[in-house]
Amino acid sequence: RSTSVKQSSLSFFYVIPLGTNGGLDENNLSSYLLTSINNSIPNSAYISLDGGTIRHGIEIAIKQQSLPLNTDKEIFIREQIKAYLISHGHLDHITGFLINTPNDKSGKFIIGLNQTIKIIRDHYFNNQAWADFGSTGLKTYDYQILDPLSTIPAPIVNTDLDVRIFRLCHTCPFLSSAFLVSRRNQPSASILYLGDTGPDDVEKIIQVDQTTYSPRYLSQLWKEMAPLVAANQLKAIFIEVSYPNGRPDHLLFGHLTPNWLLKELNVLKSYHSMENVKIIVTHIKPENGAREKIIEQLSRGDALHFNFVFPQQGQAIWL
Ligand SMILES: Nc1ncnc2c1ncn2[C@@H]1O[C@@H]2COP(=O)(O)O[C@H]2[C@H]1O
Repeated sequence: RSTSVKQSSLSFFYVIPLGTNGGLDENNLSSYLLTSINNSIPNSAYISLDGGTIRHGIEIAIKQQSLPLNTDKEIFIREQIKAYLISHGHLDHITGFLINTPNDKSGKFIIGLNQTIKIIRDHYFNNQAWADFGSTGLKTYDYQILDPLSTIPAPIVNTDLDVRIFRLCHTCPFLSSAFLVSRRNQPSASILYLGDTGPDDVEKIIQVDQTTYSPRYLSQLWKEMAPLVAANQLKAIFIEVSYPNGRPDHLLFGHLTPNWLLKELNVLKSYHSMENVKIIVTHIKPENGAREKIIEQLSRGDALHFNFVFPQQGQAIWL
């Protein structure tokens, strides 16, 4: 069973995975370029969803002809990546971006939750871990802090895309986030990109009186996505599966397995059939045949209700 992600005249978005793994391999860490498609042609203005691996991913994308063979990667990074949307502050989601900052063009936004921007500002752009390329220093970048409680999409400057943000738990109470990216022009369409997240049933805050409280951010997110699925507007969900089944809950470190993913996706499916939404599986930890096991575990039983896509570095996805 395979889900087509090839060029189609019905495509709305063009995605180039610059990095697809959930750690360990520094050449292939979470990062997805996204642009809109008009008249079957990808727009030249991209955003980067997370920034784990940038330059090496672009080299692979050029070799795979997902970008034109004559693309100059320096110019591409400077001119065609218009904004960095960072889901959380962990290094595997941001190193490629950070390493390329000295040569970047000014006027771009780093977009995320207040908590994520604070990590970038205080722990990376602090003139100790790295030079301050942010708005308090060299001003290459501005910060665009998004409010997770706002329902109004915010424009991404220099693109035809808008974005909303949602909170996720990645080892409670540490926050990660999801981005709902929508085309501003007609016809409208959206994709949902989730950073690292644990399952609602596992992510709990232990309170001072030792009772536990569960924020259940995924269940809130699925409720918000249901109308978009019903309207056939949500084209894809990028969501993590870090480990194969069998990983004990106390060693999940804020991540999903195939069974936990299916449990979460079944909540969304309880609102509406998911046959028109591609589920793009991100952040597999590259160890012990995990990728093969996860693909196998998402190819039977309940998984048959969903269209899973396993992205490869540099290979374009048409959505
Ligand atoms: N308590 C822990 N013990 C060992 N490894 C951990 C622990 N917490 C987090 N990690 C690892 O640190 C990584 C940080 O990035 P990730 O969340 O992708 O995955 C995490 C795990 O691989």
